[in-house]
Amino acid sequence: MRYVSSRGEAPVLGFADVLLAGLASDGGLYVPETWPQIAPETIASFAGRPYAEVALEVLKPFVGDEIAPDALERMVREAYATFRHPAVAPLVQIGDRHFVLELFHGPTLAFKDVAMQLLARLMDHVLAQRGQRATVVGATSGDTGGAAIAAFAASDRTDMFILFPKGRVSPVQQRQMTTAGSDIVHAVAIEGTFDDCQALVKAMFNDAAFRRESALSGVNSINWARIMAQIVYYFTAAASVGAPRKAVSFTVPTGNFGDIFAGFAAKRMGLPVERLIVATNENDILERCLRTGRYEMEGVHATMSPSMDIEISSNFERLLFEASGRDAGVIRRLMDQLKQSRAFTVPDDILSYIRAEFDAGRTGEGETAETIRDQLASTAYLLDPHTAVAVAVAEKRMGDVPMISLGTAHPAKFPASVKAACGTEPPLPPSHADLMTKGERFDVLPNDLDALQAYIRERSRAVRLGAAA
Ligand SMILES: Cc1ncc(COP(=O)(O)O)c(C=O)c1O
Ligand SMILES: N[C@@H](CCOP(=O)(O)O)C(=O)O
Repeated sequence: MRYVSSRGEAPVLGFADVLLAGLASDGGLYVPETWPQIAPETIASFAGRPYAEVALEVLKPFVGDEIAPDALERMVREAYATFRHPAVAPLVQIGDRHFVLELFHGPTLAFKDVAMQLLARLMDHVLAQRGQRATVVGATSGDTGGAAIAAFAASDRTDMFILFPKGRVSPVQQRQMTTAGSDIVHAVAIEGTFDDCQALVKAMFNDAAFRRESALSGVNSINWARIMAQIVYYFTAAASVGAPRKAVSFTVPTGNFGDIFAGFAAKRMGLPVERLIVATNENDILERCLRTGRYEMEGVHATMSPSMDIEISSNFERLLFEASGRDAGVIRRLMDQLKQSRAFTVPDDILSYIRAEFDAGRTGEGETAETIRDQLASTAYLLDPHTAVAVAVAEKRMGDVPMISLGTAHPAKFPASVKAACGTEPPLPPSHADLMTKGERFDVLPNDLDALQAYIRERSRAVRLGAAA
């Protein structure tokens, strides 16, 4: 499989290079040259099969022959053996035709573990094969950071720098990043928002000299391998409620658009998905864009679902690329406009394509809290605030087919908001027993590229020792 950039001016790469590249050198995002197809009988066979087996089947065409089949199989099995639930991503029925896909049974209690546990193994494998090391960077609104730190903890090929918005993540999320106690992991609180953190990461990738000097790699969903791993659970979930005989709809709590883009990819690969529904909190730029055709930044609000407090939704670029018939010129123009004027208008033909595939809804803070309260009262099921956003939006869009809302985090990551909503404080699982008492270590930096690059230069072994091991 070869991968092309959404901005059309970066080299076409194979899987291993895309994995290490993160962002394309033209600032675009890599997508597969073609969408592999999964036959209906294969989809039917996924029902009830072990998650790792299905993952192998779905991932193989994306990886191609760049990683030996036995090595890929070992990494996939190891990655999903870290999950506490034997099904890895179980479905729980919460209504007549409404299910929650629980994606939070991994080491850091959020859906990011599903992809990150595999990504870390794949990166280490490729770096070892090439005799290289890398400086791995990531921006987080709370969950990507903890998941990345847990997944890369044992890596001896990488140094990791995770940027989080100071004071805008939950205490559990922060401690998952700041208590790793590892010299190769650097948690950095940036004086700014998640969008500022993400902009810093992209600016480092767009600085060719720094990128080369530090052998930069990325763990955000700008990295194709993240999306690739997230495609798998759309297949397992749909197959367990009757696909491909029956179609299914998904509602996805959305911020950076990576998770829902993985659902779109599953559909392009042959999964019968009726609707993909974007659910946003008060940071509703995507809902407004689908309704009005205008992508317009207004400033980020802090909400009880902080991981979705995002305005620059990176993977929307991948969707625009697909919806434009892969017209990289259009994408370059729209992304330039966004940079210049913090807004762009989606051309009519692209908007029609998107509206044919996606719906969108938003929930305010009151409605999110009410959804947590009502769900607990009616079914004794406790939602985290992100999942509650999806459930609230989904409930208004139930059709004839099963609706699967993605459960992206464990409620115990947000105990204060959940308790305020319903009076019940969810306890952390035993794996996290000492999290709130461990010593924290992190640095605070201004929202400033030079300061950040100086910080990384000083601490990254890839810079100090050279990228080649
Ligand atoms: C708990 C949770 N839910 C939903 C989202 C939104 O997912 P995405 O950014 O892939 O749209 C995030 C962050 O990415 C998250 O951490
Ligand atoms: N919500 C995310 C933001 C980053 O998203 P990613 O999927 O692009 O890594 C987080 O929790 O960090």
